[in-house]
Amino acid sequence: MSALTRSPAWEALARHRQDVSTLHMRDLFAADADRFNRFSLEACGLLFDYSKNRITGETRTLLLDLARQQDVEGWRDRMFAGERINITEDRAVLHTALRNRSNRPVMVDGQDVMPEVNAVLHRMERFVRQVRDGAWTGYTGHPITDIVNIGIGGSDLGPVMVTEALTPYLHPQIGVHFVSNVDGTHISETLEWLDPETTLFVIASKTFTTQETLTNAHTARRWFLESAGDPAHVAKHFVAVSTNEAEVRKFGIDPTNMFGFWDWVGGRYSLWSAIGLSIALGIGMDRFYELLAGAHDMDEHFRTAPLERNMPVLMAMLGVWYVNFWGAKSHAVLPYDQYLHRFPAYLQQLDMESNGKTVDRQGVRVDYATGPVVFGEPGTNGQHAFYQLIHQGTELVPADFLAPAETHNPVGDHHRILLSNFFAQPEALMRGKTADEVRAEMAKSGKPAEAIEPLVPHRVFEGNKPSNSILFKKLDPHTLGALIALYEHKVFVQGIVWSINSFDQWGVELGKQLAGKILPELQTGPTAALGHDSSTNGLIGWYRKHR
Ligand SMILES: O=P(O)(O)OC[C@H]1O[C@@H](O)[C@H](O)[C@@H](O)[C@@H]1O
Repeated sequence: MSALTRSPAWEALARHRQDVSTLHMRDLFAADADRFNRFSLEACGLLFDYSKNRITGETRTLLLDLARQQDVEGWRDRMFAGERINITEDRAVLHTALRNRSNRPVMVDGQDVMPEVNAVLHRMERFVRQVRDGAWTGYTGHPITDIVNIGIGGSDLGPVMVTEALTPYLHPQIGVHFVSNVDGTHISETLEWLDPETTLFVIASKTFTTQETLTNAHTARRWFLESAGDPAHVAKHFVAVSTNEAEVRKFGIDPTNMFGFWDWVGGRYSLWSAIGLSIALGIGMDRFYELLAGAHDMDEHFRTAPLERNMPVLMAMLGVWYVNFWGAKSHAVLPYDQYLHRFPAYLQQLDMESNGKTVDRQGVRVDYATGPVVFGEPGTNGQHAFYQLIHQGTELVPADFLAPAETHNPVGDHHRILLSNFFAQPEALMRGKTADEVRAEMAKSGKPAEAIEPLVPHRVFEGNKPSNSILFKKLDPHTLGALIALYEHKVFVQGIVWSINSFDQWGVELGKQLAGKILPELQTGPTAALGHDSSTNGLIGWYRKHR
C-alpha cells in the first residue's frame, strides 16, 4: 500500500465514506435549511454552489485535512515562487506569471521574469493594434481580413476555446480561424474561403517541431506563395509564436516576426502567453488584458483564501472524494452557454493530459485512481443525448453545471428557458423520484394500478447524484479568465493530492515515435515486409492494397 492510502487523512476519509454511504442528499437538504449557505461561496465574479454533493460538514473537514496532509498550500506556494516543480523536465511552472497583473517580481533562477513577460505583451500590443487598425497590410497593400492560427494541443485548444467563448467581442471585419488536424481536410476547408492577399498566419508551436503544425504551416506557405510568388512577401503574412527561435528561422520566419515565451509555460497552460496572440488579434489587447486580469484574480484567491473558502481547492477535493472514495471514473462539464461549446474539449487536455498518470513523483506505481475521464457538451444538447446515463445509469458521474445570468443574445424567451433547464437538472439529479412519487404521478393519468406497477422501476430516479453549479453574471473576458484559472488550479491541487507530476506528458510520445516509423512504410509497395504485430501488419497491408 502506498504512503497515501495508508495515511491518517486518507484512512479517516475511507471510514467516513462508510458512515455517509446511506445518506441521501434529499434528506440532507430537508434537515438543513441553511445547506446552500454552508456549501457555497462567491469569488472573482463566480458563484460556486457545491451543496448538491454527497457531503456533510465533516466530509469537508476531512477532505481539507487530506489537502493539508499532502501539503497543497506548500506546493502551491512553491509553484507561484517559480520552483522547479515539474521534476521530470526540470522546469518551473509559471503560467501564473504570465497574468501577474500586480507585477510583483517572480524569480526563476534568481532572475525576475516579469520584465520579459511585459516586453512580449507590449510587442503583442503593438502588432495587434497595427493589424486591427489596418495599418499592417498584406503584400498588395490591403488590410488583413483573416487570421489563421496553425497549432495543435495547447497551441490550439486554449486559443480556439477562448475565441469561441468571446465571439461577441471579436473584431467585426477580421475572421479568426484555427487549423490543428494534420488531416488535409482541415486546412483545405479553411483556406477554401480565404484570400492570400489579406490572410495572416500565426504559426503557434512551443517546440516548433510538432509534425502536424509544421505540415500545415508548410501547406499554408505553399498556398500563399502560389499567389504571392515572391518569398519576400512571407514576412507580411506569417508570424510565429514559439520558444524555439532556431526552428522558427529554419522554417523561414524572421525572428522579428516571432513572439516568444519560455520553457516554464506548459503547452496546456499557454493561452496566457504569446500563444494567445490569435485571441488578442480577435478581441483586441484591452480585452486580452481583462482575460489575464480575471485569471490573476483567481490566482490571488487561490493563493490567499483559507482552504475552507478556497474555490479551486474545494472543487479539487470534491473530485478526489468521488474518484477515490466512490469509484467515479468520469467527470462531466456542462456549460449552459453556447459560446462555451469548446470548454469541455479544452478541459480534456488540461485535466487528462495533466493527471492521466500511473506513477507518483518518485516513479512508483500508484495504488489509487488518478484523473477521471472528462467529457461534456453544452446544455441543453447533452440533456437530449447522454444525461440519461447520468440520471439512471450504473456509473456515478459527478458534473459541473455552468451558466451566465445574462446572455449576449437576448432573443425572446430563450435565456429563461435555457436557465430553467440549468436549474432543473442538478435538482433532478439530487432529488430523484421515488417509486411512490412515480405511482402517484401515474395514477393521476387514470391508469389502472396493474398497468402502472410494471413501469414503476423504469421510471424511478435514485437521485443523490452529485453536481456543482457555477453561475456568473455574463461571459466576458474577465469572467472567462477566472473560470479557466479555477479549473487550472483544481487540476493542480488534485495532482498534488495524488503525488503525481501534473506538468509532463510522456504518454503522448510513443504514438508519435511509432507513427514516425510507419510513415515511410506507407510509401512502399504492397508486398514490402512489415515488422509489426499481425494486427498492425494486417491494417497497413490492407491500406497498401486499397489506397
Ligand atoms: O506547441 P507544440 O510544441 O507544437 O505542442 C503542441 C502539443 O503537443 C503535444 O504533443 C503535447 O501533448 C501538448 O501538450 C502540446 O500542447
